[in-house]
Amino acid sequence: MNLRAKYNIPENAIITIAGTVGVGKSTMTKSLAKALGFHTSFENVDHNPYLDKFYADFERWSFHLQIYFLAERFKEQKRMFEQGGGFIQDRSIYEDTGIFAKMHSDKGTMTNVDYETYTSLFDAMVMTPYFPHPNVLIYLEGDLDDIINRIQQRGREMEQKTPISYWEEMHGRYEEWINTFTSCPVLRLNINEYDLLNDEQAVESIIERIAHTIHPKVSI
Ligand SMILES: Nc1ncnc2c1ncn2[C@@H]1O[C@H](COP(=O)(O)OP(=O)(O)O)[C@@H](O)[C@H]1O
Ligand SMILES: Nc1ncnc2c1ncn2[C@H]1C[C@H](O)[C@@H](COP(=O)(O)O)O1
Repeated sequence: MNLRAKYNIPENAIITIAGTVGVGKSTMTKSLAKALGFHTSFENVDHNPYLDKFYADFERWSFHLQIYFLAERFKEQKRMFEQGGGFIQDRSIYEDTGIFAKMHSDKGTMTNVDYETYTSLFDAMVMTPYFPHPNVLIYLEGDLDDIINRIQQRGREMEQKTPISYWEEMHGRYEEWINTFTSCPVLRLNINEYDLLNDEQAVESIIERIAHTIHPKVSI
């Protein structure tokens, strides 16, 4: 019996992975999709026309980048909806507005007018039939030092050049954000509790916890 059937994860489920940059979302996305036989929905970092420019000049490019990410994520939402679910999604659309756009607005690297334009567009797009809320949002958390080590180890140049204070600010905001997040059920995982790269059994125990989050009253 495959793990999806064993743990009664719905075939049409949408599981989204949230957490700060470098925490391990893509690694988790690949691993869960393989174990459950699900499709993946990744952020397109390599072909993003604004990301390098944004890291070099937040003020100039933050609005352009947010609009780009919003369009890309909305297209992915539509794709998942049209294919009938069965997806692991690398980062949720909620983080674009709740973390990134808000942080740049609060810090003054996105103007108030741009932020208002962005949030009204976001609200209009999210309130459509194309926007299925995920069955579960897996929130990955860990110590800032471990996460910064992972960012360094992964080696994207633009992120390595970014001051540590940026990642520190984001790390704090993520904690506040998840504590008030209510759009769908949440499973919190600390990155020290599992090791998907070196422990083959780890994915099954995560799937078991996903099942408990989706069906909280059923004993598995
Ligand atoms: N369990 C783990 N132990 C050690 N390193 C990990 C683990 N999971 C992910 N990594 C590494 O951390 C870095 C960031 O992971 P990634 O999945 O790309 O994060 P994200 O998608 O959240 O930005 C990558 O170099 C990845 O190989
Ligand atoms: N909405 C966003 N605004 C600014 N930057 C963003 C947004 N979404 C993703 N990013 C950046 C952060 C990272 O540099 C890359 C990819 O994120 P990752 O967490 O490594 O998957 O894009």
